[in-house]
Amino acid sequence: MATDNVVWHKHEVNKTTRSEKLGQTPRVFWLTGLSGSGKSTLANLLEKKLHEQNKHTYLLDGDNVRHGLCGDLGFSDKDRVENIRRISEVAKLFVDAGTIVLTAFISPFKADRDYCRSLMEDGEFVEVFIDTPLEVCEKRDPKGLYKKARSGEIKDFTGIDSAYEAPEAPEVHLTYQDEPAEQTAERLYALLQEKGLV
Ligand SMILES: Nc1ncnc2c1ncn2[C@@H]1O[C@H](COP(=O)(O)OS(=O)(=O)O)[C@@H](OP(=O)(O)O)[C@H]1O
Ligand SMILES: Nc1ncnc2c1ncn2[C@@H]1O[C@H](COP(=O)(O)OP(=O)(O)O)[C@@H](O)[C@H]1O
Repeated sequence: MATDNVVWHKHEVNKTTRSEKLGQTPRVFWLTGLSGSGKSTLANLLEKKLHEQNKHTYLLDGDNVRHGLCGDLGFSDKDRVENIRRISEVAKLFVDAGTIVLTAFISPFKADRDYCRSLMEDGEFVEVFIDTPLEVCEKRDPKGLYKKARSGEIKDFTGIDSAYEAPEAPEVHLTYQDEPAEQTAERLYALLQEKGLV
């Protein structure tokens, strides 16, 4: 194995001391849902709200990460698995740094979301299902990608010719309502508050 001769170092400054200094409980709010479901928009609004409360946050966003860390990956099942594996490892590092992490990736496969959960301590991984129906996402089509997927210009598009495995027991299930994004963000915040997560 690649790690056979690599020894893990335990440092004195650690997650507990860093979190205490920051005055917060580090977690990952893992937003999952179809393209156009509202992940980026809602993660951005939630981060703004937490930031205003002097929380130390970091938003990992699909489109941005795919320009850098995962710039070599496409949208085959194998590449999506690797995409989420890398992001999960990065999220774990941020949590170790004491940060509240928000992620906005389609993350279509249950096993990959569960992998991220398995890297975290109990309660640190908060799965948030942005449950916006495909018809609504397709109507929104903010980047014109559904149109391209329907015409065959893009292959392996989630919800069209690539699978999306909906979460079975997410910590937060945000159902769709026809309302402005700000209102949905308020509903999301209230659900997190109810569970004592913010
Ligand atoms: N084939 C295909 N399927 C789905 N999405 C596609 C595809 N090609 C490009 N895009 C754009 O890439 C964004 C999804 O990237 P993710 O890293 O979140 O995807 S995944 O979690 O690895 O499945 C996604 O962003 P969001 O719309 O913000 O979800 C799209 O803009
Ligand atoms: N209630 C809502 N919640 C989130 N986004 C909404 C809502 N209503 C309309 N939208 C619009 O839908 C689009 C969602 O796109 P985006 O946030 O990029 O989704 P994703 O990151 O899941 O692909 C944006 O253009 C946003 O303004």
